[in-house]
Amino acid sequence: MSLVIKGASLLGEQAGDLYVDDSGLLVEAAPSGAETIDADGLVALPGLVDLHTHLREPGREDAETILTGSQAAALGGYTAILAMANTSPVTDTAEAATRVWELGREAGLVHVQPVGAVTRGLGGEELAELGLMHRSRAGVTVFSDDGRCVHDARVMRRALEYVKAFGGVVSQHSQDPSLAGSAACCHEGELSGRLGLPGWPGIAEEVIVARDVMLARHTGSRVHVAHVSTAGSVEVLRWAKAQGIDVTAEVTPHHLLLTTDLLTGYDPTYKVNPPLRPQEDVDALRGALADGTIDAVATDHAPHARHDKEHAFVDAAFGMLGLETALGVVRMAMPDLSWTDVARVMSLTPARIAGLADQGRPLAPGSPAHVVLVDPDAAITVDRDASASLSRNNPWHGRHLTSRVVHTVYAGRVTVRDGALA
Ligand SMILES: NC(=O)N[C@@H](CC(=O)O)C(=O)O
Repeated sequence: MSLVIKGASLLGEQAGDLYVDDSGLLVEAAPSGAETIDADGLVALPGLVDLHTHLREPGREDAETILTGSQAAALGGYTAILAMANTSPVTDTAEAATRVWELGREAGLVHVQPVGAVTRGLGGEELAELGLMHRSRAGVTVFSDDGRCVHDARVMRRALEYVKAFGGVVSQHSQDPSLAGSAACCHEGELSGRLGLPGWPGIAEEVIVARDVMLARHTGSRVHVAHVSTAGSVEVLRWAKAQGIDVTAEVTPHHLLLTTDLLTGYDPTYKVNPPLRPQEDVDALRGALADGTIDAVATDHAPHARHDKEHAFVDAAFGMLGLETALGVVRMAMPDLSWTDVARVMSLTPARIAGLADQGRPLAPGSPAHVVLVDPDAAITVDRDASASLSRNNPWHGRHLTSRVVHTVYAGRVTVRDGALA
C-alpha cells in the first residue's frame, strides 16, 4: 500500500509531502493510486526508537505481551523497541532471543529487538550466550541484566571484552547492591527518613557509572548507562566523554519531570528503579540531555499487574508505564528542545546506539518509511484505562500533556491512524 503524507512540517521546519511506495520506502515522487494522509499542521519525525522497554512475554503475559507492548509503542509514536531480558525465562540464549524477535515480527507493529542478558539467568556470575545471541537471527547487539546490576567488576570486564569483538554494547543498570540493596525503594535523603522508607542513595548509581567508564576505557569497548538519575552520574559522564571514552547514556521521561516529593502519599505508582530524585537532579538531567552529555531518552516502560503493584510501598513492584506518554512528557519537561533535538534523542541516536541501521533515518528518499506525525498543540488528558498496555501502573493518569501522536507509519504501513490503532 503506497502513501502520500501531505503537508506535514518536517522536523517542525518547512512543510512538504512525503511519498511512500508499496515496498515501504520513502521515494521522490507520488506513487499512483496512493492513499493520502492529510498532515496539515502536523510535525513529521522519524519513528521513535526506545532503547529500554519491558515486555513481560514470556512469563508474565498478564502484565504485558509482545503484542500489547507493541501496540502501546505504536500509539506512542515508536517504530522500534528494545525488549529487556528480564523475562521468565530470561532472554539469555539464542533460542530465547530469536523467539522474542519472531513474536515481534508476528505482532508486526514495531520492530521488536531483543536485548540479551549479560549473565545467565541474570545471576551476575556466568556470562550468557553473548556470541550465539549475536549470531542468531535476532542479531542481538545490546546486552543488559537490567533490573539487576552487573556488579562484579570482573564479570563486567569480561562482558565488555566479549562484545567488543562484534561491536556490541553492555547497557548497565547502575546500582551497587552493597550501597542500595533490594529493600532500597526511595531516594535516600531527608524525605526517606521522614517517611521511614529504606533509602537508595545516588552514590550507589554513581560509583558503578564511574567504574564502568573506566572499564570501557580499559577494554576499549562500549558501555551504555541505562536510566541515569543523578547529577553526580552526569558529572562522571561529562568527564568520560571529554576523555573520549566510548560511553552513551539514556534518561527516562519520568526522571525528567517527576521528583521525590510525590512519595509523601506512599503511592506505589511512583515507586520506580532508580527512584525519583530531587529537583536538583532533575535539573542536571535536563541540562545533560540538552547539551548531549545524555544521548537519548528511553522509557523504561515497566508494566506490572495490579496484584504486584497495589501493595504497601515497600512491598510493591518497581516500575511505571511510559511508551504511550513519552513524547508528551519530554515536550512538557523540556519545551525548549527543538523538534530536530527531539528526533535526535528519541530516534536517531537510540537507533545508532542499538545498531538498528533501518531506524532513525532521515525523512528522505531511500529511507524506510518509519514516520510519526504529531499534533504539537493538541491537549491530552492521560487516561490509564484508555491504554493498550495490559497494566495500569501509569503515573501520568489525569495529567495534561501536549504533542499528541496522530499517525504512526511503520515500514510504510499505517499502524496508528487518528490516535487509534489502525
Ligand atoms: N525500572 C523499574 O522500576 N522496573 C524494571 C526493572 C528494574 O529496573 O527494577 C522492571 O522490570 O519492572
